[in-house]
Amino acid sequence: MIKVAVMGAGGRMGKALIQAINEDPQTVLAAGIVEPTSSLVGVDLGELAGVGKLGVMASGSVEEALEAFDVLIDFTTIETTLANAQLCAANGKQLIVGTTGLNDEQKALLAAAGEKTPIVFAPNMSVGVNLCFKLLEMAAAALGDDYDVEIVEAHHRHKVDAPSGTALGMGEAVAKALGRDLKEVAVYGREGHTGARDSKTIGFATMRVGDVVGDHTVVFGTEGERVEITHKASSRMTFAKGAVRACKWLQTKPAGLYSMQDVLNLN
Ligand SMILES: NC(=O)C1=CN([C@@H]2O[C@H](COP(=O)(O)OP(=O)(O)OC[C@H]3O[C@@H](n4cnc5c(N)ncnc54)[C@H](OP(=O)(O)O)[C@@H]3O)[C@@H](O)[C@H]2O)C=CC1
Ligand SMILES: O=C(O)C1=N[C@H](C(=O)O)C[C@H](O)C1
Repeated sequence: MIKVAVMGAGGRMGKALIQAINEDPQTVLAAGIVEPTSSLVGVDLGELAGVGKLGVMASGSVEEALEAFDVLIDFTTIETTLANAQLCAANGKQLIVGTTGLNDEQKALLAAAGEKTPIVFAPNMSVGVNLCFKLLEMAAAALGDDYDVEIVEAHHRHKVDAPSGTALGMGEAVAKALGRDLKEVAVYGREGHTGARDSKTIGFATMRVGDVVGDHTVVFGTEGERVEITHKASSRMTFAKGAVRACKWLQTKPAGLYSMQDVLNLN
């Protein structure tokens, strides 16, 4: 059995992860960490996640839980994730990171930790989105420069980063297939007298509304037609199950920074 700990156990993804770990016959919930000042410290993690008592209580410190787990799953905040990457690297623990919004410097810190311990890092752990990344590469390569590219995403009202990590990943996949650098061609929203569209740009539009779990559409448009590739998540269990799949895949891997494309053999 793979002993798995969940960082941010009281969060939206934390609860889904507890459920997914509990449902998988190859994984066991070894620990769940909440903020040290949280009223959830000492609460049964199964009850917290709505799956009934599991007999594992929420801990206020990842250091305290260190001996209990083989792999830590972290869907939290950038600061917490980077601190955990260092901790896992120093203590030989495997790490799955779903946290989004990291800049290049922060990604480099994760890569440095990946030199010491196996890490899977992906902005979206659902199989469907990772298949879309592949479809997008094919579509961009086939359609080429004649088609404008726009990316639209919608998420729940609590989301703190924009555009989503997934939308940025989709933009990167398309830009790479078209031989462009996303940093040079990305346009994040439009307002006022913008002038006509620059054909090389990749536009992003973001919606934050209600309880949307995660919708992404990439539109390729030219005179006479549009091609749209859409993914809609209706439950966080799709991300949580992907993270558990990554845990199992990572067991036989040496130190390195891996993606969900690696896990799903889509590379
Ligand atoms: N890769 C993927 O497939 C997916 C990625 N995500 C990403 O995952 C991240 C989390 O999303 P979501 O679950 O919706 O966010 P939530 O805010 O619901 O959950 C984050 C949790 O982390 C906790 N937390 C943060 N720092 C610490 C710490 N130092 N110690 C203990 N607990 C801590 C927070 O506790 P508190 O509130 O008490 O501070 C909170 O409960 C986001 O970056 C999101 O974009 C989301 C879904 C899928
Ligand atoms: O914050 C979320 O909820 C999600 N975040 C990820 C992202 O930023 O792409 C993945 C998913 O869409 C849900």
